[in-house]
Amino acid sequence: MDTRTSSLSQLPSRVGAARIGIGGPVGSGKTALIERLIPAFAARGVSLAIVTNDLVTAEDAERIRRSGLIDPARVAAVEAGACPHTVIREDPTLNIAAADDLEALFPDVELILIESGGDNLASTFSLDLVDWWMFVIDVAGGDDIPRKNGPGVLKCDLLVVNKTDLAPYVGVDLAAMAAQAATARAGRPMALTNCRSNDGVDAIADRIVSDVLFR
Ligand SMILES: Nc1nc2c(ncn2[C@@H]2O[C@H](COP(=O)(O)OP(=O)(O)OP(=O)(O)O)[C@@H](O)[C@H]2O)c(=O)[nH]1
Repeated sequence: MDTRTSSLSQLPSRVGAARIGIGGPVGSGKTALIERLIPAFAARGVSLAIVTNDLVTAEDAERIRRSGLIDPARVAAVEAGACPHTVIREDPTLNIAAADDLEALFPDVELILIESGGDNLASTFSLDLVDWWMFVIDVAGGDDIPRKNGPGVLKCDLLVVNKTDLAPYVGVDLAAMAAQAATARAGRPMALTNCRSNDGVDAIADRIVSDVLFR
């Protein structure tokens, strides 16, 4: 298991597009967040490509290709075949190859988003694959998730708590959930999002542009 922390000072010497991981439990809104981030990065002049991971289909990639938000050729699909975290942590070769291929096809690409298949709270990304990664959980998954101290929640560079619009319907005190997440992460960055209304998405794009692309 890769236990390194993702301090930008420890980045590998690979030249090319920055690679960003997006992990999190099944259905937390990883693809929805990507669909919101695509126009946000376009508005910031960032040249983007995307790699998706699904178990045995290319469903997420097809959804993004059909969205009309991005040139479909800039979206690659990796079929993990089995445990999703195997291909983002233990052996990320397939994902590295997919990202390399996109960079070769589109030499102007500055940023590659790599979406993991839905996984459990223990999933983390190898820093051989990504330079920086987000972990997306959602309000409807339960306000106790931050308290469970899963490695995904603790180790990511940015914790995203999505579906804030659902808090009143699932009996979640959003302020308390956010406070517990901040405590679990010892104050490291966190974002609250509603991908239905786009709330919180621009702040994530701004953070990535400044913290990862150094612009
Ligand atoms: N109400 C609400 N629904 C959301 C939000 N974000 C995503 N959803 C819905 O949640 C469901 C799952 O979203 P996805 O983007 O497919 O989630 P995912 O994490 O990519 O799912 P997997 O790839 O299957 O793990 C969809 O029905 C989305 O429309 C949000 O902020 N609010």
